[in-house]
Amino acid sequence: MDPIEQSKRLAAYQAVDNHVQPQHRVIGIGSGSTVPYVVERIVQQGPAVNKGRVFIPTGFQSKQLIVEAGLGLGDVDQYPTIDVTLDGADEVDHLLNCVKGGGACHLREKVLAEAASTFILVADHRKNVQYLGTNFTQGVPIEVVPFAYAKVLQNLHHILGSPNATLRMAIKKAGPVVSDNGNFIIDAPFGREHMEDPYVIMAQIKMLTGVVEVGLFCKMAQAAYFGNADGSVTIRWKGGKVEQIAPENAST
Ligand SMILES: O=C(CO)[C@H](O)[C@H](O)COP(=O)(O)O
Repeated sequence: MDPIEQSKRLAAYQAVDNHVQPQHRVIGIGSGSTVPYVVERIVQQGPAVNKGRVFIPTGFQSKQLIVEAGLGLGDVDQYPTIDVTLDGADEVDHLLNCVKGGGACHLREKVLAEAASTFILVADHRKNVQYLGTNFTQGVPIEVVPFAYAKVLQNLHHILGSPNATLRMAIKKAGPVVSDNGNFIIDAPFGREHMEDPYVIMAQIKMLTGVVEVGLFCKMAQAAYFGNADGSVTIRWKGGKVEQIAPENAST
């Protein structure tokens, strides 16, 4: 298996083993390339424990994963309280702030993160950074209603200090990316001065008329799991504790 894929699987398996307990009935399933391993591990818990469970997706991809795995599908309007949500991230900082929305799913992801008693991030080691914007440089994903995108872009360029903010364009389709909610996505890079404490810029962006949601999740997660190249797992806990699981003790 490719080493990065292995790291993603390590993170996902460890997080599921630590946080998806038999008594959990309503489980949020996030988006991204690490999440298939989350579903894989949940399926390994067996049909008896999964029988009475409901899984809530954050978008088309996770809905497909749930359906293809034969798990029970639900929606957050039926289940506004979730036991645990597990999700990927584009980057996570040392305070558990993270950037999400590389896959344009961050509106639903934030709803499921807020609805969950426990919100857990899973990723490979490249996403474990001191400050956001270190490796993931394309910018903060911002979902906007199509009617307002030009005005939001202008405000980002001239007022909020992101002169290189751009509308995300689709690949294999002419025109912009359209989210699962029918909206456009802007990617807005910000400098270190904004990313050291991203809450302030997150709130300022959210105040722009036409913005639906910002892909900055500030201190929402209880823990972030990173699979490492040597087979170990790093767990960053809310509050600052960092735990290392040695390769021989990691979930496989
Ligand atoms: O926030 C997300 C989608 O909106 C994803 O969780 C994030 O983009 C990580 O994806 P990947 O694991 O494919 O890099």
